[in-house]
Amino acid sequence: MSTTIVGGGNMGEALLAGLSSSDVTVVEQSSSRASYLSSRYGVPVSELEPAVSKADTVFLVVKPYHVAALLDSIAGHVRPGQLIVSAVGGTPTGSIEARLPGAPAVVRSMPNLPVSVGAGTIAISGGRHATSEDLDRVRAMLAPLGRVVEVAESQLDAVTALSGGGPAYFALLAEAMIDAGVLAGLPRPLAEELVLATAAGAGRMLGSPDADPAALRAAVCSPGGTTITAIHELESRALRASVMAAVVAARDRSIEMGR
Ligand SMILES: NC(=O)C1=CN([C@@H]2O[C@H](COP(=O)(O)OP(=O)(O)OC[C@H]3O[C@@H](n4cnc5c(N)ncnc54)[C@H](OP(=O)(O)O)[C@@H]3O)[C@@H](O)[C@H]2O)C=CC1
Ligand SMILES: O=C(O)[C@@H]1CCC=N1
Repeated sequence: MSTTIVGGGNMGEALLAGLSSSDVTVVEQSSSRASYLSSRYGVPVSELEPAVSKADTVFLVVKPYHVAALLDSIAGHVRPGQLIVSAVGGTPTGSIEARLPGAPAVVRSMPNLPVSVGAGTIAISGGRHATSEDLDRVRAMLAPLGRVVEVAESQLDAVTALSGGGPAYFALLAEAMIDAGVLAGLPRPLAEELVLATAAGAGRMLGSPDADPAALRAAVCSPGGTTITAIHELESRALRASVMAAVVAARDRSIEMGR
């Protein structure tokens, strides 16, 4: 089964890293970026039309404002039996189907960057013409990249806001904690080492099948101790309400982008 990834930016590269053992071709309009991907992953880089024509599965991984022009370019080269898997944010399957001929099998997906290390979260949803076999095919292809969940397309804007953008929120917290360590008097390299190792350790615990975030937090908070003092400061600055407002704003932005 051959796969073509169109768009070799941040997410295209992450998918490529995860899928690199398969038969993958990349299409990337920036020549310097294309050379980098080809030498880093040992994959062929091709022109758009032949790469789309020959592929069993075509991944669309361009920015939302590039997708209409891209679909118009490939419309004459897609064929029945091919699967079109979109990772394009805020772009409904209906608007992809409308720009392609026939009854294209379109699957909308929302991956996140940890797919590059096999620890991604990928939500998928089938369009009007995607069969359950098509979804099984996508699920099997993406399984090595992380956790794959099937959702209703109406849930994908919220999924985009939550797990699609999620790695950025954790990274922002890590950055803030490193600065906090510096403010508390630690040298920056030591603060970085401690924060990144703590994030990896907490991530492993939260990744276990019976993980319970509230129980982990409670287990760290000694009565009258240092951690509950820190948590009180965070809660008095409305950390939870801020996170909720941020995710809902991101969901609304995804909906707006799809209009
Ligand atoms: N980054 C992330 O964590 C996630 C991203 N996504 C989605 O993935 C998509 C891509 O995001 P991201 O990788 O961050 O964006 P990037 O801008 O990093 O990558 C997109 C790449 O596609 C190239 N490109 C644009 N049009 C074409 C074309 N017609 N043919 C070939 N290459 C093309 C761009 O070139 P140029 O720079 O010259 O325009 C760019 O290199 C977005 O729709 C985003 O919503 C989804 C989940 C998570
Ligand atoms: O920020 C974005 O629009 C994309 C979608 C999810 C992650 N990155």
